[in-house]
Amino acid sequence: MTRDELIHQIKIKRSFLCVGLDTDINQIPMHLLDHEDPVFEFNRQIIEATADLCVAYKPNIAFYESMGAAGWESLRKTWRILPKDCLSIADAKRGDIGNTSRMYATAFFDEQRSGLGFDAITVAPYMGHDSVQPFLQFQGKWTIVLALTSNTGSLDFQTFANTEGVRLFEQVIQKTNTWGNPSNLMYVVGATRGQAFESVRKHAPDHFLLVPGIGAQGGSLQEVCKYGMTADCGLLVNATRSIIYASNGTDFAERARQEASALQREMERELAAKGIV
Ligand SMILES: O=c1ccn([C@@H]2O[C@H](COP(=O)(O)O)[C@@H](O)[C@H]2O)c(=O)[nH]1
Repeated sequence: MTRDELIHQIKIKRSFLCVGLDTDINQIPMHLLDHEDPVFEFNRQIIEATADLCVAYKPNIAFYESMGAAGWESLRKTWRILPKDCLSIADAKRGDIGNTSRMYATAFFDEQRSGLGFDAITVAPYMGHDSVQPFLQFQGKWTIVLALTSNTGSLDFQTFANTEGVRLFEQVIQKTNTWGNPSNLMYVVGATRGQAFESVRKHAPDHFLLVPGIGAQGGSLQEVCKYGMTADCGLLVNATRSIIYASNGTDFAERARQEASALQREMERELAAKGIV
């Protein structure tokens, strides 16, 4: 999905919601366990219930890898049913020396070879340019670099400044900016980091930001929009547990829809306030 197509979807759906698919067999409703592939069945019903309210889906790969071969199969089946009008994001947080990164990129981008053809992948930038470039070399795909994450541990390294007062997450954005462009590169910035969005926008005025951390982690959508929204929206705000685990009863899909719908309405207000819709 191109940048223009993504912006178009945001405008027609009046939403910049990304629904996380962190599907844990121990947390899904009991009645689904009778299905041949309970994880896939859960995802299928969540997707069906939320597809018109969001513009992206983000399975976190750890939840599938942890199940071995069966988990990869659930992931592949899930990827195949993701709506074509939604950006598909593999939250895999990969990155290694160049030839290994190329294999990671192949695993998530090259459908012919791996059976998975995600639109985007999250990448850890710690190993530098040769670890990120193999992802950027895939035409028509997005690389989403971790900049300032939502967890408390992000304060251990990411906010430390060099002798010129530039913090590590700012250095990451400054440097990686030269490797890609706003049509193939996004950044992860946690919703729990509020005003840091002002600084992120100084270094990345046009890039889309993937923003986890609202809902279960307590980040504020209003604050994210106040400091991070651009004339093109420029945000994909993720919520996972608050949507997919809103209920663990037979009404789980309906409750997921209600939660997604409440966020979509809030997003529509923010988009309208900025004159985007
Ligand atoms: O900084 C980051 C980067 C990634 N994540 C991931 O996003 C979702 C958040 O789930 P919630 O249930 O909405 O908290 C999850 O997959 C994380 O691994 C993040 O939270 N923060």
